[in-house]
Amino acid sequence: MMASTITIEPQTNKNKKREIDKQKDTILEIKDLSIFYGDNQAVKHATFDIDEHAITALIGPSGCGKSTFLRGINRMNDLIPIARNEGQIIYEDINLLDKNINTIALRKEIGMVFQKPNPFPKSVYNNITHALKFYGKRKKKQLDEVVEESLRKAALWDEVKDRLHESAFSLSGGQQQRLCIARTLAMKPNVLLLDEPSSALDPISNAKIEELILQLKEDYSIIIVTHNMQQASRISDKTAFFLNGSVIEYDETEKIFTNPAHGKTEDYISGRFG
Ligand SMILES: Nc1ncnc2c1ncn2[C@@H]1O[C@H](COP(=O)(O)OP(=O)(O)OP(=O)(O)O)[C@@H](O)[C@H]1O
Repeated sequence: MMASTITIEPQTNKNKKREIDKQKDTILEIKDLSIFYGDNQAVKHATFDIDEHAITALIGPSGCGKSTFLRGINRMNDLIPIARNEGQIIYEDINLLDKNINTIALRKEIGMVFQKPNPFPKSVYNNITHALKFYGKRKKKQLDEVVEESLRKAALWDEVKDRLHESAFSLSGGQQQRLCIARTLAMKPNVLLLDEPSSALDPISNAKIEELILQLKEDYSIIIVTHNMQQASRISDKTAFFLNGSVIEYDETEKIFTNPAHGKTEDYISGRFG
């Protein structure tokens, strides 16, 4: 395999850099981003900055390109043979769409959680440690610490601390989703991409996930796709409204939901279509 000419910075430098970055308010600069599946252009010339330590909601009707956009950020679309990108996504002075990027490092740094909880068919403990072992962390004490820390951050520790060696499938759907979030946090990401993370869950689990996302904002920059307008207005700081692949409006969430600039945004959030 050809060595990457562009890589994500190693963890050792990252914390120092993060301290400096705290003064900066943009984590990702999206510049004229287009994403195609064959001839179908699913994302059209998106250009906007995503804030650091904020929750950004992506809203819009089904098929308007929200998930494609989200998957573009950590290059998950690379796994789809007919998908291709144009434009730039700038993160820490690196264009994430550069073909030489180290996508494994990128996906550690920019983690993703999907709509349906997808734990590995392993114990709760091993769900967290699986990737860590792959990256060479093998000392039990070290692994124990990361398991506890990640589960605490995902607000799951108290519920599972006595069940660490039971199958992840023995957990409820909501617990499984928090386990998937814990698994992502164990990789020490900087950005979390959440694709409708609570839409498959019951209302109580949904509320817990929302509460958790709000807590996580302290330490991570979060981008969430949601169909739930109440959810977007409750938890997000900024909202991007997508329609037919274009970002029609991007602004403070309060502005989008109380005084949108575009009639289409108003029609969508008031339920007139979608
Ligand atoms: N794997 C794929 N292969 C080909 N086309 C795809 C693929 N995934 C999505 N598309 C197409 O890209 C467009 C945008 O789809 P996308 O899933 O990004 O929309 P979305 O806004 O996230 O929709 P939803 O809210 O229903 O999840 C659609 O036309 C869809 O058919």
